[in-house]
Amino acid sequence: MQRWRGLEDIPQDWGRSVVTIGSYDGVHRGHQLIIGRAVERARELGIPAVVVTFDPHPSEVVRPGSHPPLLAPHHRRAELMAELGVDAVLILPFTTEFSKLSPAEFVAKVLVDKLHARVVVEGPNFRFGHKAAGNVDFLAEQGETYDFAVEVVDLYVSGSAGGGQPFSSTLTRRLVAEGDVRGAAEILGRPHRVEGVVVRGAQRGRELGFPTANVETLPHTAIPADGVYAGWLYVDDEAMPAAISVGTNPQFDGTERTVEAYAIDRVGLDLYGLHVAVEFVAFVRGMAKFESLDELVAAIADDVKQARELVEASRA
Ligand SMILES: Cc1cc2nc3c(=O)[nH]c(=O)nc-3n(C[C@H](O)[C@H](O)[C@H](O)COP(=O)(O)O)c2cc1C
Ligand SMILES: Nc1ncnc2c1ncn2[C@@H]1O[C@H](COP(=O)(O)OP(=O)(O)O)[C@@H](O)[C@H]1O
Repeated sequence: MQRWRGLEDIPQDWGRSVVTIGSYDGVHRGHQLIIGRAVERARELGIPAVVVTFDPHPSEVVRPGSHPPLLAPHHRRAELMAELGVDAVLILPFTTEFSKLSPAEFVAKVLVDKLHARVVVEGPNFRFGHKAAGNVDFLAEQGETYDFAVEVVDLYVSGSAGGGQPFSSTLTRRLVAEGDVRGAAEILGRPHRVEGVVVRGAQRGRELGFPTANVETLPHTAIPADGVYAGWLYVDDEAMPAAISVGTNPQFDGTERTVEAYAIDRVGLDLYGLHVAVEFVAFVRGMAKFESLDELVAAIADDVKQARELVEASRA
């Protein structure tokens, strides 16, 4: 899959393509339907499928300080898109100047001049251009002028977690923030993941009998509510069942929020400095401050037992 950072990176001789545009944060099941349809059309036509996405998130430029917590960083989104069969991802730096392009200018500059769009696939609520003034009807009109077709993919309505609402990144962020990682996974089609480098902590975990890899998450990461979770610690391609703690370690009157994962029953790992990922499968309990250290250790031992079972059950 080709990765382009800005319009200048698109090869001069790029031919016609099937295009879909969006923030696509999380590449959730609704996104998968739209992107999947774009790939399918591209295969039918024998031309490449291109996803156009933005960095930073458009809302940060429109309302500074409003960057939403991200469900997936760009490189992860690109990975997920590659798995869906996308041929190229164009990440457009979303500058103030860029945000001022009218819908018609956006169409001419990006879709027509650069990507030679033949088909544009979008969800029904797609908005684009200055003040989000462009919608799929306007896009279809432009398609008549510039000779591209517009296909609108109806989004599935999600199950219990969505309460009948369409799949959405906003809803997924809310579920993550509430600690409902199962609900989030239902929309994402896989567990929510955070990633980063393993940094040094208070070196206390080993003394408690449960060393934890402290993951320094990337800025704007959507971090689940404070609590204990069952999930996975990924090191390279190895997935290790894990008991995960998110919070400030109230037992030790900590102030800094950390994401820490104990890889169950693994001894002698040395993870410092490695880039790892943590996936959240199920909520176990909230963060607590116990009467004694012994009680904390007993609680962690019980969490680990539950986490082992929950991860095992999620595999079945
Ligand atoms: C499964 C699990 C549950 C935990 N539960 C709590 C808790 O309820 N309260 C708390 O203050 N810390 C909790 N912790 C975090 C530990 O306090 C923390 O991992 C320990 O202090 C080690 O920190 P360090 O990695 O900085 O050395 C938990 C950790 C794990 C792995
Ligand atoms: N089973 C394990 N799960 C997680 N980390 C482990 C494990 N075994 C060894 N480690 C190593 O121990 C470190 C965590 O030990 P800990 O005492 O909690 O120190 P710190 O406070 O620096 O996180 C991890 O960063 C990792 O390198």
